[in-house]
Amino acid sequence: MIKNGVSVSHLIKAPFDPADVVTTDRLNAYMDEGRPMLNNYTRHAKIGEGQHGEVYLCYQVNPRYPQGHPARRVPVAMKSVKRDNPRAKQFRQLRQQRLPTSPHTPLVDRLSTIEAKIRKEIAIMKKCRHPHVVRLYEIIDDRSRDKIYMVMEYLAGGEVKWKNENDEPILSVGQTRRIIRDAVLGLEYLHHQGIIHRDIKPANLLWTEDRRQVKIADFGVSHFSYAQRLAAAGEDGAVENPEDPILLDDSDLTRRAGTPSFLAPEIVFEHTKEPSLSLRDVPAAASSSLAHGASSQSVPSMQRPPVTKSIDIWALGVTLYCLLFGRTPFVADPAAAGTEWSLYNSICNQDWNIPEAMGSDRLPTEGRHPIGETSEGTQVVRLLELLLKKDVKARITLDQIKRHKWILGDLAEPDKWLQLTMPRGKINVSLDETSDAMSSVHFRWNWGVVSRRISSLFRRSRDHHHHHHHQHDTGDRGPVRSDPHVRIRRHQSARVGSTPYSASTSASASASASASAAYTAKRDINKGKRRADVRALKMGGLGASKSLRSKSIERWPVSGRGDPASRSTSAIMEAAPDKKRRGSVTLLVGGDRNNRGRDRTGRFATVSGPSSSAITTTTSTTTTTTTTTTGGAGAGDHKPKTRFANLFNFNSITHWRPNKFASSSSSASASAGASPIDGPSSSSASSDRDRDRTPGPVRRASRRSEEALRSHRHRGPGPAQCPNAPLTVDRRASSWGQGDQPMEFAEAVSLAASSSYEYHDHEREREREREGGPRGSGGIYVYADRDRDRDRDRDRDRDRDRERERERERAFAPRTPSRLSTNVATASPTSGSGSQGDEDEDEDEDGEERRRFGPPCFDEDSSTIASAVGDWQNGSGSEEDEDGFGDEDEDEDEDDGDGAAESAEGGVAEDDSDDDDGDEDQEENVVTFSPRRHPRAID
Ligand SMILES: Nc1ncnc2c1ncn2[C@@H]1O[C@H](COP(=O)(O)OP(=O)(O)OP(=O)(O)O)[C@@H](O)[C@H]1O
Repeated sequence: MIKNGVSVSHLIKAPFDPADVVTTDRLNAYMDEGRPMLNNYTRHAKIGEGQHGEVYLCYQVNPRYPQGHPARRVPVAMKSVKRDNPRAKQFRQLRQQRLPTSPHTPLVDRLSTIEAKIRKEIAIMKKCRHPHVVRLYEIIDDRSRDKIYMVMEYLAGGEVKWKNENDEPILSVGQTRRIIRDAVLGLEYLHHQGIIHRDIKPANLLWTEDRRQVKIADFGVSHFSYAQRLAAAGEDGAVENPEDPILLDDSDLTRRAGTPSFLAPEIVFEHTKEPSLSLRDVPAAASSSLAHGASSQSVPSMQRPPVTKSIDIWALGVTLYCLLFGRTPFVADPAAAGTEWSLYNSICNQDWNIPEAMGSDRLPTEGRHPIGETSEGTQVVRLLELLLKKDVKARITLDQIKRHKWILGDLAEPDKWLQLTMPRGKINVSLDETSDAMSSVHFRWNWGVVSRRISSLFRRSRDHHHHHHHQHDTGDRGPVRSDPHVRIRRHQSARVGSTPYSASTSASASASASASAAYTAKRDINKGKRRADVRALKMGGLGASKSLRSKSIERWPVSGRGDPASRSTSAIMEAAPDKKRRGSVTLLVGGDRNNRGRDRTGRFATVSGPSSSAITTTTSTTTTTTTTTTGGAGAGDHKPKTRFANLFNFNSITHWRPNKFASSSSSASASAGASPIDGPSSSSASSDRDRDRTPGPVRRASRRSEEALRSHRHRGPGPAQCPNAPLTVDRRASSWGQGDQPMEFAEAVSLAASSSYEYHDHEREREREREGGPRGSGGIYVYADRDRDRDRDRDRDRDRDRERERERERAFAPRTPSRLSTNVATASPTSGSGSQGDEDEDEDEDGEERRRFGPPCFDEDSSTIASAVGDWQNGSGSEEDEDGFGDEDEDEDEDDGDGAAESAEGGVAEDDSDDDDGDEDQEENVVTFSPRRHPRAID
């Protein structure tokens, strides 16, 4: 009956989770032996601090392994971000001042922008699984806590540092090349997935501990474009025209996000005061195509060039320049009144120049406009020229970069490298993947509301059901997901509604209208604040160019065409992420609330008991159940409402999950539990001492995290963690500089199979090398022994073909909801080993496939929606400030495990309650760590 109530089981089709990210909706924070524990993670030193959060080195404790086993303690990076922010508080204050509110207030108004931001970051990271992209393993999202935690692969080598105190380059040209090559591969993968990173810079490239490779990190401002994904998924070479409006909906992209010195001209286009170089250095025909329509051509400089994934390529060019020369190519005029504006003007209108030598090895560059093509310096300058093309259409593509002479310069077998790294095959884009990255949120139901909604729920469900079937029968899966053209149209119509969040549904058209009105009203009010910000900005200036070089700016733009300065202040209302509110929502219910899984480490699992059912409610078109649902939650005295809830045994409702979890949760859990082991453990080797062996200049360029780690010594087992380990091929081959000759860099396999790269297994690779196998380069394993090479290639091709075939079959195979695992088993040490015991037949195969990333899934911000619903269901605003990590100002650098201090600091009370939700004001709870609450968690 429950299933019939929504009757959309045919939409559950995501065959497996490409990234195996576990979402845990319970957080247990406590002290254990003087050290803070969060679920099964022990917290150690703080390794970084970003704009909104902190990153800690943590160890995942896997009690199933005996003491001393390498897998018992697996290092991970845990980023914690506070949900709330000052601006969210301003909102609350505004609401308290009788700001017009509506039960259909747009979702974003109800979420802090930071929360929206991190949810977007999470949704994007969930898609990523590639050797050159930092992996996300787990989200701990307990709505009763004031922070969200992201458990990530730990990159012990830290940020790529590129200059010393004297602004001289510290990396050799060879190292730079390998870094860039890694970044290119990571970027290529991201773009293929429809993700534009938007903040490529050296600081967002993190070294593995052995410094054999770098990985792209920090997706805080990344953009996901479904249209681009479709484009990438098309036939080879198809739809490469960045101007095509189908390709990118740049409403989000044109927002100035990223780091000023790395911003592409098309992003800071408004800052040009004269016809930009882009229009001068481009042939007439091309330049005219920058503008649309005759009137546009008459004032070409006023037209914003298309903003595409090419902004990442520009940023890569700036990165290359930085690594080679120890400074950025474009700088603000110190004499200029507005530093930021001056920088942007330089980016848009000025050429760059270069010193005479590049790299720490000081290779000659032969000047800005060299003659000939033979020398390395010349090649590099030529590449820079192509990367830093102000005209986006003339800018080099990633594929071309990979084929560039200099990039291939040190590879013994460039063709093989190209072949192995080619993202081949068509991505299988499931049109119903919208919900797939939805965060798991547990509900606390309000019974009164729930019962009131029952009848309307069924009514709506019936309608919806009918509608849906109609769509399905006609084979029309709906405009949003099946056809990018239509999607754009939908989006445009949403804009007409004066709110970017009015991508609403037929079912909630009126809701949307009022949401629109509320949104507009709030925005107007907020403008006052923004103007004040602008004034302050004008008075205070924009800071030194140093900060412009390094700091990511607040990433949300200001719309309109005000003066340049005004754009540097972000409007909260416009700060929201993309607002596609469509897709399906899966609600998991368990037969017994108490049956919620809890694994042996004491961590609560996300999924409820084995009797759980997965029910997906969805719309097949622009109709958005989530929008309707979220829109229905009142900002005033309205209590949260969701029609999904009413379908079930309310006692058992615990949380939402994406339908993909419903179909594969148990094995996903198993492999996800193990995934941190695969990743970080292989590169987890401690190596403060190893690091000390690195050449002088590099050592000086320690990052904050390394400083923080100085007092922290890994003592874990494992060959790579042995400080006395001999200088291995790996280490010799590291981009860090030793043995810095061609063919002297060992690396990972990152196979580009159809719709997937194979996740690199460092250990396997090391074994091969120990066996005397040949070495790879730039993150790609390339065999030197041609015979063996051929044999292995043949085997691999065969395997890959088989795998590809299987994936193709599975990608579109209809799938019924599987039973759910009781146990998310995040601490499971086995990789996809099917240790759950109650898996589907398919799941063994899934386990195998899960080691690769599968067809990408599309979700945009569905997680935000889900979370918001959960928030309302929680009665919202009564978030406790419990936090196992304590607060920002706690001093963790010395890794002193001072839990008592943390407890005290973590308890700084703030009035965070949301009056609009009709809740009582509550002081946030003081965290109390009870040392023995879970004594068995460690041992
Ligand atoms: N997975 C990781 N492994 C190791 N260090 C990390 C990891 N992720 C982040 N860091 C470090 O933590 C610091 C903060 O990272 P974070 O991603 O939070 O920065 P951010 O908030 O995006 O900051 P920014 O303002 O530069 O964008 C960085 O300096 C980075 O070096």
